[in-house]
Amino acid sequence: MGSFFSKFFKFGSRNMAIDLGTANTLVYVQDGGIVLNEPSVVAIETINGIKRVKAVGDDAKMMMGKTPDNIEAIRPLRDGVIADLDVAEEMIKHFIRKVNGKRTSMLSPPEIVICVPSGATSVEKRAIRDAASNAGASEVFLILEPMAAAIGADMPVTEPVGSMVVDIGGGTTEVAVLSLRGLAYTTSVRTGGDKMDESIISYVRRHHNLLIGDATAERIKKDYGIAVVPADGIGEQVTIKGRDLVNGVPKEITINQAHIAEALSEPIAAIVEGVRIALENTAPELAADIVDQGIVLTGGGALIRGLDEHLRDETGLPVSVAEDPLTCVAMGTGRAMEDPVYRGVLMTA
Ligand SMILES: Nc1ncnc2c1ncn2[C@@H]1O[C@H](COP(=O)(O)OP(=O)(O)OP(=O)(O)O)[C@@H](O)[C@H]1O
Repeated sequence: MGSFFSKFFKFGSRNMAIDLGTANTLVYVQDGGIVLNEPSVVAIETINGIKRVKAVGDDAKMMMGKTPDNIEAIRPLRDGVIADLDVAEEMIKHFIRKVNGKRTSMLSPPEIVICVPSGATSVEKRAIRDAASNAGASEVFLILEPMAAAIGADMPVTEPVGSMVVDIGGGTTEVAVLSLRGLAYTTSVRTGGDKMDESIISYVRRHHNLLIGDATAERIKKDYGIAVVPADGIGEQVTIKGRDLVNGVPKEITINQAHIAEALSEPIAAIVEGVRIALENTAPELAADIVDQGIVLTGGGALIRGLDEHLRDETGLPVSVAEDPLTCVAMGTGRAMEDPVYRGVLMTA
């Protein structure tokens, strides 16, 4: 096939919606749903001073913390915004190519809808737009992340009814009150899954002189993470392996879920505080709606055990976890792209 066909027989490529997350990137294609879900990680190899992409996504995440000196595993997004634009662009390009497969050179460029944190500055929004354009989009639309999360969680965002979404991602927690296709109030807390991992790392260092890596901390959080001390005061036992800080040798310790609740207490308190501030700043009519509608939790952090109950106790409001919290933003971004009912929520700048 080659260049003749690619030049004269361009097929329309399917438009894409991208949830460019701090922790994971998901791609939703028009009429096809979510077709890619990989960690937002790029491994860069340096040979004779020249840098090149060695691996992206799943392959790159497996290398994190285990790379030789000349390979660096980078997360191009930090705190929900692009920290390394060039690497982010390479990552988006790679994922678009992966979705289009071998047909990439024969396809006309897609339109891309990409979500941005509600707290992103205009410079950050432009950086995200540019990364998507340079990665091959014909046109780029933006959608605010809490709006996408709420659409993905089937919340009544187009109606004159106030509802609250709390999207707990890797880098940020976005708290928003939505009504009539708009964000009536929004606040972004720079606390999410990453801070929870850091808290577990510092807890075991402080209490057990044990150094553990990010991947180990994340695994402990996913398998045993809990928002409040378990009813029996102990919960499950957790075995953790790492390096002893005193004598430098590998070591194994055992803690329990109550200790993990203690380790996570600070980031969880920051999330509760963000919700409290949002509630205090919500107009009375919308606040009255939230009493009926309740609060919906989305994002990977919503999967911490007991977080919904803890928020219910702290706010006195009904709190529920979305059906599939990890895919809500991608699903909502995709629906906003496909369904004209949501067109008003897309932005061009
Ligand atoms: N079962 C689980 N329990 C606790 N945390 C989890 C679980 N599964 C995933 N996570 C955490 O959720 C976070 C990723 O969530 P998500 O994919 O919603 O974030 P993101 O969209 O990439 O980040 P951001 O919204 O900040 O850009 C990670 O910190 C991950 O460790």
